[in-house]
Amino acid sequence: MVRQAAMGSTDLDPARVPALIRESFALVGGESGSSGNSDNSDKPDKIVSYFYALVFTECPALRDMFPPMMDAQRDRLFQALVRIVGQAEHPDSLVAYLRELGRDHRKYGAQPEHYDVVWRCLISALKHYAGAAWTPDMDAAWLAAYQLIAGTMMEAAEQDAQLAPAWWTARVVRHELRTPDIAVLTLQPDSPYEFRAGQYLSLETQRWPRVWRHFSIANAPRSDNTLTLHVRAIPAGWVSTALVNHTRVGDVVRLGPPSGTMLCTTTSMRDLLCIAGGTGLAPIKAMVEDMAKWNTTRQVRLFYGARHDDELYDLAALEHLAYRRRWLSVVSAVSHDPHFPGERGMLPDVVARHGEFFEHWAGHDVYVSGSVAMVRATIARLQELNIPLASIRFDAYGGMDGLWQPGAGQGVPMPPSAPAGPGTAGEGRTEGVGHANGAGVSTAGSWAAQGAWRRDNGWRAGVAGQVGAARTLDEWLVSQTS
Ligand SMILES: NC(=O)C1=CN([C@@H]2O[C@H](COP(=O)(O)OP(=O)(O)OC[C@H]3O[C@@H](n4cnc5c(N)ncnc54)[C@H](O)[C@@H]3O)[C@@H](O)[C@H]2O)C=CC1
Repeated sequence: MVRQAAMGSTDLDPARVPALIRESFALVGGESGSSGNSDNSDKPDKIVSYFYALVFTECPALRDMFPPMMDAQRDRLFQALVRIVGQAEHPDSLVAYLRELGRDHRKYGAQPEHYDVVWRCLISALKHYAGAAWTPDMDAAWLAAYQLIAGTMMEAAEQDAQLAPAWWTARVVRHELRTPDIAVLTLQPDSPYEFRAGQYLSLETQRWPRVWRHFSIANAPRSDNTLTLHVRAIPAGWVSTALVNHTRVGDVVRLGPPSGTMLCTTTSMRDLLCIAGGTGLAPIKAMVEDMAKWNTTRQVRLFYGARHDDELYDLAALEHLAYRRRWLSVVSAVSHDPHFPGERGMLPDVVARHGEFFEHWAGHDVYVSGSVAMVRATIARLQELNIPLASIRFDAYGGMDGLWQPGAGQGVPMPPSAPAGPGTAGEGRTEGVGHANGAGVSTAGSWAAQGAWRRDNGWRAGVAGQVGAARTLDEWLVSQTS
C-alpha cells in the first residue's frame, strides 16, 4: 500500500506528500530551523541524537564511519533534512543534490544495506518525538520521500563506482604560510582528479580521521594534476588548524570527490562581477585562472576584501594575472583598518560604490564567495542595485541552504533568521549539505512524478523494493526488526 502511494495510487494522493512532510517535520520542531523560542526548540537536537543512538545500537559497525565528536555531524543531518523538507514541493530540484550526496557517501563506506538502517531509525525517531499527532499518512509521505532520497543516492553511488575511486589520497607537496592564520597548500593526488574550476572538495587529515571538511579548489585544472587550497585556521577548527599549523610537506590527506556548480559558463557573453571575501577567494581564483586559458573578450571585475591589508594573502598573484590579462581588473578593499590608504569598507559597500562608475552591473554575471554573512549582505545589496537574482551565483555551503527557497532563477533570499550552520562556519563548508546555487528550480516535479521516473528507469533494490512488499510502514518495520 505504501509503495503504491508513493507511486501515485489512490491510497495517498501524491499531491499531499509535501504538505504531510512539512506538517510532520513541524511536529518535531523542524519548522523553526534549528533553535527558536517555541516549545519545540530543542527537539531537533534531541531527535538527531536519538536517531544516531538508534543507528549505532542497531548497527554498531556504523559508528566507525563517524568522527568521535558528533556535533557537526548532527548539524549536517538536520540541515539536509531542512533542505529536503524545504524543497518538498519540488523533488526534481533535489535530484542533483542527492546524487552528489550519494557519490560523496562512498568515501564513508556507505552500503545499500545502511540506507535501510537509516530509514528505520529516522522514521522511528521522527515518530518518537512527534507523539500521538503522527498519522499513517505521514508514514506514507516520508516513505515516498525516502524512496526518492535513498534510491537516487544509491544509484548515483553505484554509477560513480564504475568511474572513480571512493576517495583519493593526496600528498602535500607545498605548504606556504601566507599569514599566521592562512596557508596555501598544494596537493598531489595519487591518481587523476578531474574537476571543474569553481568546484570544492572534502578533505580529511591524518590528525583527525573521519572528520571531513570542505574547501574550494583554488586553481584551474592543471596538467600535473595538483590542487591548491586556501585555508584559514579557525579557532577550535580541527581540520583547518591542522592544515595551517600542523601539516608539512610529505603529509598525506584524503580527498572526497569534487562537488559544486559555481562554474563559469563559457556560453555567456556577459562581463563578470566577482566578489570574494577572505579565503572565499579560492573558487573565484580558480575561475579566473580557467578563463585565462580561453577568454579574450569578457571583462572581469574582481573585488577582493579582507579585514586588514596583510590578509590580502593572494593579491600579488591576482595583480600579476591582471597585468598579463587585460580583461581582468582587481579592486582590493580593507574593512577593519580606518587608516588603510587604499579602498576601505565592507565588500558590499565597496562594490556598490564602484557600481556608480559601472552602470551595467546589472548586465553582469555575478559570482559571490565568502562567509555566510558576507554572501547574505552582498546579495541583499546587489538586489538594491537592481541586479536580477537569476544572474547571481554564489558558493553556498551548510548554513547557506536556508538562504534559498524554490521559485526564481538562482533562488530567493530568505530573512536572516533562516537556519545557519553553527559550529562549522569558517571550516570551509558544512559536510553533506553541498551547494545551493545552480540553474534555478523547476516547478514541474512531484514525488509521484519522481517515483514514476525512478520506476521507468528501473529504480530497484534498496528500500523501495523491500518496503514495497509490506502493506504498511509499521508492518515493514516489524518485518525488518524481528
Ligand atoms: N577556504 C575556502 O576554500 C573557502 C572559504 N569560504 C568561506 O569564506 C570565508 C572567509 O573568511 P575570512 O577569510 O575570515 O574573511 P573575513 O570574514 O575576514 O571577510 C573578508 C571580507 O569580507 C567582507 N565581509 C565579511 N563579513 C561581512 C558581512 N557580514 N557583511 C558584509 N561584508 C562582509 C568584508 O569586506 C571583509 O573584509 C569563510 O567563512 C570560509 O568558510 C568560501 C569559499 C571557499
